[in-house]
Amino acid sequence: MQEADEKYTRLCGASHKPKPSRLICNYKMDSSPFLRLAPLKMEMLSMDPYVVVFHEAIYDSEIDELRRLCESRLSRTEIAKQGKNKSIRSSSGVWIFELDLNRQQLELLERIRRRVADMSGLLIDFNSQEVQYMEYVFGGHYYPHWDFKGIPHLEDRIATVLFYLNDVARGGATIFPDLELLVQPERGKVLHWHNMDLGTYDLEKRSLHGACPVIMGKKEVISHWIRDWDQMFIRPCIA
Ligand SMILES: O=C(O)CCC(=O)C(=O)O
Ligand SMILES: [Fe+2]
Repeated sequence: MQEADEKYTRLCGASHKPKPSRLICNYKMDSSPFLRLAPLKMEMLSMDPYVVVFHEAIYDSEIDELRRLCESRLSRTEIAKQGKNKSIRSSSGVWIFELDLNRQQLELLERIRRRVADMSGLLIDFNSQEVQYMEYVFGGHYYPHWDFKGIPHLEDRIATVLFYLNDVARGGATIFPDLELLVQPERGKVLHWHNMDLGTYDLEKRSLHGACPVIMGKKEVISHWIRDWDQMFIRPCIA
């Protein structure tokens, strides 16, 4: 973990320039009939492990609605301690499905659920999705961690879909220390990656990731975690 800490500091440092991906940019239109009419702009950042970015994947009106819903209900997200009292995470957040949602808000979340399914090609049950709105202000950060928690019975987070709701003036990038990847937040951009090795259904160690401290402005995101359980009927048999 110490090595990851050093990489975190280096990647988040002002001198780090992300490498051009040299992979592909294309229109994703294969995972649902709807995408044939409205393809998503996809940029591949890493094939193995799978990390991609979608551009302009959430509308301004949807962002405004989500903000209205969550902004006044934020509370400080749990801060775990690491080593010498160093906080792993400093941000505020709210679990969206713990809120009282009206019909219009449920429809918006259903629309987002469908888009997450289209982007990931994975199955998502409306009732089992975990969706958290988070806000980081000056100094807000999240040290490198895995979203996969080692929970038995197929309950784990197979993949993550992170929506960036605003541009951040300085800092706040999401980084993957083992992949030397840095993704800058941008309003409407969505970052998606796999937390599990889809061959062994175990932790994909290189999915370790974190959020650099916000230096200027604030950062608003929505994390959407996809459960292994929901893939039961599409996952290949393990011999
Ligand atoms: O805010 C970010 O860039 C990363 C968030 C994250 O890793 C998480 O919510 O699990
Ligand atoms: Fe995470």
